This record gives sequence, C-alpha cells and structure tokens, in this order.
Amino acid sequence: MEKSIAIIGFMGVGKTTVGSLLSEKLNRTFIDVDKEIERYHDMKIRDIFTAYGEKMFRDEEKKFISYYAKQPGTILSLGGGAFLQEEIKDVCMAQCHVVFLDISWEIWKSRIDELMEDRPVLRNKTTEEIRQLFEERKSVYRDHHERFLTDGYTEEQVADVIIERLSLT
Ligand SMILES: Nc1ncnc2c1ncn2[C@@H]1O[C@H](COP(=O)(O)OP(=O)(O)O)[C@@H](O)[C@H]1O
Ligand SMILES: O=C(O)C1=C[C@@H](OP(=O)(O)O)[C@@H](O)[C@H](O)C1
Ligand SMILES: [Mg+2]
Repeated sequence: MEKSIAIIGFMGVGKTTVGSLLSEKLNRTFIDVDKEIERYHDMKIRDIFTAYGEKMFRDEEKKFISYYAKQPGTILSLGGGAFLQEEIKDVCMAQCHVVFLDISWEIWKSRIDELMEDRPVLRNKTTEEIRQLFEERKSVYRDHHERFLTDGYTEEQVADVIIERLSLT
C-alpha cells in the first residue's frame, strides 16, 4: 500500500478541498483532521476553541494525526496549525508524503472574508495582524517533501499537479 499523503499549508490555501479531490481521483480514503475532530466531539472547531480552549484542540489534533498518519494510503488534510507541534511534524515527515500548498498574500487576502467565520485563529485580528501570522507561519511549513504554489490554479488543477508530481495514478 502507498504511503499516505499529508497536505499542509496556511488556512484557506485549499488543503481540505484539494485533499477531497485527490481522494476521489485516486480512490483513496480521505481524512480531514478538523472534520474528524468536529465529528468526534459533535462540535464545530470554533466552538471547541470557545468552550475548551486552543490547547485542548491542539492535543486532539496531535492524537488524531498521530493515528491517521500511520494508516497507509490515506489522503490527510491537516489544519494549518498542525505543524506547530514538532511531534506532528515528525510523524508526518516519517510516515507520509508531505505536500505543502503555498499561496501568495495577494491571492490569499481575497479569501479573507469567507475564511473568518469558521477560523477562530483569524477572528478578532486586523488584516495587518493576519498578515504577520501569514509571514510567521512560513517557517512552520519549511519541512515538507513537495511544495506547490497554488496562485492562479483551480482546486482541480492543484490536485492534478500533485498527482503528476508524486507520479500517482
Ligand atoms: N485553488 C483555489 N482557487 C480558488 N479558491 C480556492 C482554491 N483552493 C481553495 N479555494 C477556496 O478557498 C476556501 C478555503 O478552502 P479550504 O479547502 O477549506 O482550505 P483549507 O483547508 O486549507 O483551510 C474554499 O472556499 C475553497 O473553495
Ligand atoms: O491554522 C490554524 O491554526 C488552524 C487552521 C484550521 O484548519 P484549516 O487550515 O483547514 O483552515 C483549523 O485547524 C483551526 O481553525 C486552526
Ligand atoms: Mg481545512
């Protein structure tokens, strides 16, 4: 069985959308870690943040990813903050093809309004503060096996390029 593919990158770059497309195209199991956590707790991520705090969410993230990264053949879309935790980074780098979806600030900022509602990390921040976070997070995604700059590509095209790059069919 093939290694799992773990998709990383900043919030809103397209990890969930592209992961789902990849799983359809490759006929592989798709796990969106945030959705799994939401399903398990029957709560939206933003409500988990409000009720239990970010630390609890990060612990859950680590538990779920440590399990799923070791399941061969899975397409795994991570949350944008997952690689803040060294343990998550280590298990993914060892067990998966880690694909970093990148995006320029200019393109990303056009998505800002639609992203705000479901992403507690962005809430109550000014555009300038979000831009700072965007810059700071670049170092978090430094460890990866493949990087793809998504600017100007549709979700479908991004999925197709990943398949080509990883020589998957
Ligand atoms: N390549 C793309 N071009 C245009 N819009 C995109 C692209 N990838 C994702 N989007 C849009 O951006 C939003 C966030 O996508 P999502 O897959 O949830 O990102 P993530 O999981 O990285 O946070 C969605 O509305 C999605 O349709
Ligand atoms: O970057 C982050 O800290 C987060 C990203 C989110 O996932 P997406 O990257 O899929 O939006 C989600 O895990 C949570 O809101 C925290
Ligand atoms: Mg997502």
